[in-house]
Amino acid sequence: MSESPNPQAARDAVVLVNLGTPDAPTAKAVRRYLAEFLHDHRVVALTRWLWCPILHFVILPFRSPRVAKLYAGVWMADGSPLAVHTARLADAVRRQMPEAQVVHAMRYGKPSLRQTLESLDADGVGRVMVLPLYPQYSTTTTASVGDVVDRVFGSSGRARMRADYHLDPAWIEAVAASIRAHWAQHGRGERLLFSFHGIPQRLSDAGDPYAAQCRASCDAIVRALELPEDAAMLTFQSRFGREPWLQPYTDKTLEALGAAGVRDVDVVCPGFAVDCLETLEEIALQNAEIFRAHGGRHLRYIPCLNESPAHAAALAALARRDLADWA
Ligand SMILES: C=CC1=C(C)c2cc3[nH]c(cc4nc(cc5[nH]c(cc1n2)c(C)c5CCC(=O)O)C(CCC(=O)O)=C4C)c(C)c3C=C
Ligand SMILES: [Fe+2]
Ligand SMILES: [Fe+2]
Repeated sequence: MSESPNPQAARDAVVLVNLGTPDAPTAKAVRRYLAEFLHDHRVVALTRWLWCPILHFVILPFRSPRVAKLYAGVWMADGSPLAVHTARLADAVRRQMPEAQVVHAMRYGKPSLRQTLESLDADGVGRVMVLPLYPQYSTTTTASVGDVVDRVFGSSGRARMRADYHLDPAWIEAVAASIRAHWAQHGRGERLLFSFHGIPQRLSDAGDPYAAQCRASCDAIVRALELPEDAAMLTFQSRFGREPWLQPYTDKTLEALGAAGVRDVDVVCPGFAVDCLETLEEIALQNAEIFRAHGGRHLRYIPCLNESPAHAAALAALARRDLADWA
């Protein structure tokens, strides 16, 4: 006979964590967001006496108004695309996991990860499974989420975090299916570009596994699509600052493709769980313009998985498996 569930047992929680985003497309809100983000040692490891003057007197005053205008160009009726899609994704996962309390939180901005974990703790939650919405592990993103989990739960053993899901078969198939569906609806370009957010090359050289995991994800999606090897290219976008970041760069690659006579290119961004400034503005607007300026015709951006049923199912299956393994 199967055991009946203990009605006194506290329900487990699944916490979906994304990077975070400003509350409004204004210089003030962007400044507040960037200040929190760029003070994180995981993101910028420079010694504070060097970094704080640069951040407070150069980056925050000049970057915030400029970036606020970019956010304004992609802002949705309900808020920043990253916030809207992350909340909808959490709703979709919740519908697939009635046995757990599914919530979402942001590493920077709101809803604050730290406050979310503290209130779960105060409410006497059971186990807390943290699922960063970063398919590929990086010290700059995933490890920073881990820092907050450690700060709140320490070594109590009540919380765990998944490190990555860059080769999860259901996630790979969901991305491949979204590419097939896009081709069926909009036609297929001459090249498929996989554009991932970059990190400084220095971090990769020091052992950050991010670049290798991006390559592995890309290869697995190409295999699932049964594409010849030369049909797809892997590039890195969103570089920040002056030091070299992971290469090849997305914008330089698109310039070269346009100049080489490639007319139509499809771009997919499987490092981003949901659409955000870096996909909707940087890729679908800025890089499309760069491609056209160098002779290209159409850059067709393939949206992120967002709140699609296949995405929610893949994440719910991961969380359920992690909780089962924990038992
Ligand atoms: C300063 C260095 C940065 C590192 C390292 C970095 C890594 C990194 N970021 C993402 C995902 C996202 N980044 C986003 C925006 C964004 N990223 C940086 C800087 C670094 N990112 C900045 C300054 C910004 C803000 C915008 C800007 O000022 O240019 C976003 C989008 C947020 C949104 O509101 O839409 C995402 C998502 C990953 C995955 C990553 C390392 C692997
Ligand atoms: Fe500072
Ligand atoms: Fe970033």
